Amino acid sequence: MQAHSICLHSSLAMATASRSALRLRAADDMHHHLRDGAALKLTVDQASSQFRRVVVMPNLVPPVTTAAMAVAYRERILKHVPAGRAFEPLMTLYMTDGTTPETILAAKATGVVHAVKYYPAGATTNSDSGVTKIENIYPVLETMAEIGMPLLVHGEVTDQTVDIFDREATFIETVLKPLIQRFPRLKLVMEHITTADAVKFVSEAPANVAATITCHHLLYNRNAIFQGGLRPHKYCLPVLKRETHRQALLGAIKSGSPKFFLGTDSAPHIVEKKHSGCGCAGIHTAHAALELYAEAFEAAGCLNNLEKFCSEHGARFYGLTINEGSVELSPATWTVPESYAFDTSVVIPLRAGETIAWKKN
Ligand SMILES: NC(=O)N[C@@H](CC(=O)O)C(=O)O
Ligand SMILES: [Zn+2]
Ligand SMILES: [Zn+2]
Repeated sequence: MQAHSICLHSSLAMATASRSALRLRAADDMHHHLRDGAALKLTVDQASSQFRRVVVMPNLVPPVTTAAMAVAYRERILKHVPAGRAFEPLMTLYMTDGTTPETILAAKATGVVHAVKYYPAGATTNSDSGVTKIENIYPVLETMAEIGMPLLVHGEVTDQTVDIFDREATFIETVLKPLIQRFPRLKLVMEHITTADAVKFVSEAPANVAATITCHHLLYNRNAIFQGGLRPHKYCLPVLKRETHRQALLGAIKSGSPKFFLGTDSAPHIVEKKHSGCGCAGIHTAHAALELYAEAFEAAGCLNNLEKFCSEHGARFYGLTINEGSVELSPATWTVPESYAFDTSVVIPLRAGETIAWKKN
């Protein structure tokens, strides 16, 4: 008994001692959904509180398909940045079958478009205008490889006969492997990876192939979707996978490889679209993104890798300067609000009504 309690006491003391405040270089989120219109009030406030820069996803309705649309969207975003906050939205274009090399060159010329997003048509939220066959965009990819514009990929096949848990692995084999053979210099980011297959593919690929990893895929496996009942706020695409895949993602962050960097995929939907007979995919994490990553890295025993993952790997891959300034997280437990006012209603954030073990100062 005595030995047991001493052991417990000393491990608690160690845990407390290791939980000092974390100071990180100002961070970047390489995959973020800010949405548009009234939604910008919440999303821009939260994103700019957590991050210095975010890569803004273009899956609006209608999608952001031209340089002019990206420039106009950026202006709408900037109007919502709270006074005194440094925040830079890194804009993206939405690739369609109609995108041309000229579209890409015009986007590059704006200086504010940093990447092009490839959604297989029908793969996820607002992807109906996406690419129907990768061959359709070969000339565009040629231009992108030439000018160093990254292609961001939602990596899932849309074939409904393929099991939903296998769609990422199948996409790697049928689309990505041939693609990097054909365009060996193309900068490619496999977005929000969820499987051991993706970790292996990206790790073994050349340096121009990288991946973002979300905090929710680091923290949860697919059991979370069904814990005590159906949990719509744990439903996103690609869907959470089994524990062995989550462990592979943890292996990626533990490795410290510069190929893996922060991309929250914070994807808010009004509560009515989540609590529905056919609920939307997307998890909102922008209220506590850095805190959730800190939890995941702490649990994996690799907090020393957190700063590079949040603030350096992504910027280097995109060819951006590293941010000045810093952000501090305290080892303080707080309770997440049940909801935030969002768009025409509210959004239920990840961990609503539950606690998080880190707090941004
Ligand atoms: N991740 C999601 O589940 N949803 C995203 C789209 C996406 O990133 O695939 C959304 O826009 O809601
Ligand atoms: Zn996606
Ligand atoms: Zn996304």
